[in-house]
Amino acid sequence: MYFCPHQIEEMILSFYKYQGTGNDFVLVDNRHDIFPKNNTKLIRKLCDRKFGIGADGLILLENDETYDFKMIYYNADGNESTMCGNGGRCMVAFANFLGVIQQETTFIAIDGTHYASIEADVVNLQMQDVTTIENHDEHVFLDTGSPHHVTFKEEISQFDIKKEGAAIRYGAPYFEEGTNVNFVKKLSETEFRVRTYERGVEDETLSCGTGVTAVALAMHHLQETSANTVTLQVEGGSLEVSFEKEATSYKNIFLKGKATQVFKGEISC
Ligand SMILES: N[C@H](CCC[C@H](N)C(=O)O)C(=O)O
Repeated sequence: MYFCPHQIEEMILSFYKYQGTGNDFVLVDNRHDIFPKNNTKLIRKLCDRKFGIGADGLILLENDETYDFKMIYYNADGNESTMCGNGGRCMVAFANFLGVIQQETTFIAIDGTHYASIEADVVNLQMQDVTTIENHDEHVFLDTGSPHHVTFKEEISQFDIKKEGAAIRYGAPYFEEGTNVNFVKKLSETEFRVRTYERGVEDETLSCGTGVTAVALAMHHLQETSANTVTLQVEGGSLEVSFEKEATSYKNIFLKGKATQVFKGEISC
């Protein structure tokens, strides 16, 4: 990022566009810490698919005194939010591209530290342990770094996900703080199809990393699978989630899938 000398009020932002199974992000190397983090309006504009670059979110890569790097995630609405699993995978690929890391890393995000490894364009990201899964009549609720409501949907190809997702996201007990909403259809003992309405995007995304992680754990919790590695088919591809059950907790949870650089760009803002 640099300022045009003759127009000090204008800023030229260099960015990279990445996507992980269709969940797409603007990534910024902010190791010099000059990105205007409090400018919600700017972040929202950069994520706007008509007036900006277009993305589900914007992610800053920053230096950290202890870990290889720090990740700061903003939803497309411009507000900083909770952990983004696909964004974390894209950040690992970005850090490798920049030479900040080689094939393995431990970085820090809003929900704590994450170990990850990268081989070619496939990133395997460790997620936080999950100790609580709430059982409800028609859904389960759990937090995999972001909050997730998980419910079955038999007609998963033919329903108004934006309408149904928003009604759950803004309804009781979530209200303004909200939740992400995942609709699931079982395909086999080890494979599930997932469509997600994402908080802060306020629409369906082609994939949600913390969402498919929540679905995988929920399916094991509900005894829909006895496997410890499951495949999640999402609109933007497929992801693999593996985990271990220890007493009532889920540990060693990994989210694995491709993370790809789409283009590099500059934008005046
Ligand atoms: N929209 C989510 C954060 C991003 C989650 C999603 N993009 C992922 O890959 O986990 C929230 O505000 O809870």
